[in-house]
Amino acid sequence: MAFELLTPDEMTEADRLTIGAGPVDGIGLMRRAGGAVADLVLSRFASAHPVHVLCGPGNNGGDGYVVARLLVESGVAVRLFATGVPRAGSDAALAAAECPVAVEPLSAFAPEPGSLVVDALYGAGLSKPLAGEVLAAVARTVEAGVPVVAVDLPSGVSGATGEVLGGAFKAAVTVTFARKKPGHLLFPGRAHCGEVIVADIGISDATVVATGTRCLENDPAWWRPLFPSPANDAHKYSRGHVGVFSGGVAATGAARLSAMAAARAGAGAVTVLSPGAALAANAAHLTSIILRRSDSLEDAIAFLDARKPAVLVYGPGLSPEPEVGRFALGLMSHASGRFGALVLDADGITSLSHQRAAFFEAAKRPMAPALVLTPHHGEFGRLFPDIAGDPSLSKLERARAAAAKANAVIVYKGPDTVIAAPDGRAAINSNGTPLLATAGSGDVLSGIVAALVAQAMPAFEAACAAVWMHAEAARRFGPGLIAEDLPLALREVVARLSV
Ligand SMILES: NC(=O)C1=CN([C@@H]2O[C@H](COP(=O)(O)OP(=O)(O)OC[C@H]3O[C@@H](n4cnc5c(N)ncnc54)[C@H](OP(=O)(O)O)[C@@H]3O)[C@@H](O)[C@H]2O)[C@@H](O)CC1
Ligand SMILES: [K+]
Repeated sequence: MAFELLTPDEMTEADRLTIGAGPVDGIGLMRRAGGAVADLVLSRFASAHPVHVLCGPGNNGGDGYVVARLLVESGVAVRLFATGVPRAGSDAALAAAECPVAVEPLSAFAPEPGSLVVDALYGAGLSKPLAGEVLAAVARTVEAGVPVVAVDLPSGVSGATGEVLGGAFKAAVTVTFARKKPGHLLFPGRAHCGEVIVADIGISDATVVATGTRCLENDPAWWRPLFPSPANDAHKYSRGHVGVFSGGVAATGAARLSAMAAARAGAGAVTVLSPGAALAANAAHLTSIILRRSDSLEDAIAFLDARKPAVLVYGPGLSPEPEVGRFALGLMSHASGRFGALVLDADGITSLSHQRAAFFEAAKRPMAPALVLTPHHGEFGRLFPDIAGDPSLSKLERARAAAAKANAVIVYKGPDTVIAAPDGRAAINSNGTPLLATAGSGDVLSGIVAALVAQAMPAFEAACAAVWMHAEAARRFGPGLIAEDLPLALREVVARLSV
C-alpha cells in the first residue's frame, strides 16, 4: 500500500499524466472507477434493494452512471437520480449515454428501508456549499437511516481540506481512487467518510510521484527503516541522552511523564533538570531517571557542558510567563556543540508568544538546534496567530506554514495530528484515539519525540513515529488509560517496531 496523499489538484494532474501516457483514456479511467464502486456494492451490500445512485453533473456523476449500469447488468434493482445533465462531449456524458437506467430528478429521491445510496454527486470538483435539493437529499438519507457508499468523497467534503461545505453525506464506505486525499483524514471530513477503500484504477506509482505530492499518511511502513535500534556496543549515553526541564514544586509530574516516556522510547539516559525547590518532590518519584538541580540558565549550561545531552524537552509543567520564553531563547543561543535538538511543548510554546519575532529569528540562525514544536490547537493559535486566523488555510497548510516560519518540525496535535517539516514534507496521522484526550498525554508525546531524535532518527520521521507510537500505545492499553500508563504501554509498541 502506498501512503502518498493527493489533493484534488494533484489527482487531476495524475489523471492527466495517465491519460497522456496512454493507453487508458478518460472514459477508461471512469469505467475502472465506477467498476471498483460497483464491485464494492455487490460484495458488501448484496441484499440492498433497490440501490439509489445519485449523480452530479461532473465526472463524479460520470462514475455514478458507470456504477448504475454495472449494477443493472448484475441484476440489481437500481434507480438513478441526477442534479443536471453532463456537459456534452465529456466523459460523464459518454458514461451517461451507456447507462440504461432512466434518469429521475433528485427531488424524487426518497430512500426506503433496505435500500442503499450511492453518492456520486460531487467529488474532487466540489466548488461551493451544498444547498437546496442536494441538502434535502442528505437529510432524507439521514432520516431513512440507510447506508451510503460515497464515490471518491462524500459530497460536501472537501478533498483538499476535510472541511464540510454546507452539509455532507455520512458514508459507511468511501471508495476513492489511486490514493487517499487529505480530506479523508482531516476532520470533520474524516468523520463523514466511514471506511475508506482505495481502488487501483491504473494510475502508476511513478505518476503519483510525478504530481509532486509531499504529504503522506503517517504509517510505520515508510519511517520504520529509520527507527533506531541500539548498536551491539551501545552504552547508555550513546543510546541518546535526553534532558527534561521540570516545573516548580507543585508542577513536577509533567516532566516526569515526559522523562519516563523518553526512557521507554529507547533513550539510554534521561535527566530531569529540576528547580532546587522541587528536587525533593522529583527525587521521591524517580528511580532510573537522573535528577539534577537547575535553577538558572547558567545551571542548565553547566549541565549541557558536562553531559552534552542530545535533546532537551522544554515546556511540560512550566508556566506561560515571558521569562519562560526568554529561557528557551537562552537555551537556543547556547546550543552550539552542547545539544542537538530542542522539543518545545505546552507552556514552552505559549511563553514564546511574548517574543515571537525573537524566536523566529533565533530559530533560523545557523547554530540553532533542530526544533520540534508540539502544539495543540490553542498553543498553535498563540504562537502563530496570523496562520491560525487565516480561514483559507487547512490544518495541513497551517502546519506547513508554521513549520516554514519557525524553521521547525511542527506536530499540530488533535484527532487528526498533522506533522510538517520546514522543507514542505508533511504527514497526517490516522491512528489517533480519543483515549489520548487525557491530562499529561502531551507530555508523554514530547518525551517520545525527544528519545527518537536523541537516537539519531531525523526530526520529521521521529515526530511522525512518536505520534503513531503514542496512539498505538493508547489503543493497546484501551479504556481507563491515564497518562501514567502510556510509558509502560510503549514497551510493546517499541518491541514490535524493533523486530
Ligand atoms: N481525476 C481522476 O483521476 C479521476 C476522476 N474521477 C472522478 O471525477 C471526479 C471529479 O470530477 P470533476 O472534476 O468533474 O468534479 P465533480 O466532483 O464531478 O464536480 C464538478 C461539477 O459539480 C458542480 N458542483 C460542485 N460543487 C457543487 C455544489 N456544491 N453544488 C452544485 N454544483 C456543484 C460543478 O459546478 P461548477 O463548479 O462548475 O459550477 C461541476 O459541474 C472525481 O471525484 C472522481 O469521482 C474518476 O472518473 C476517475 C479518474
Ligand atoms: K461523491
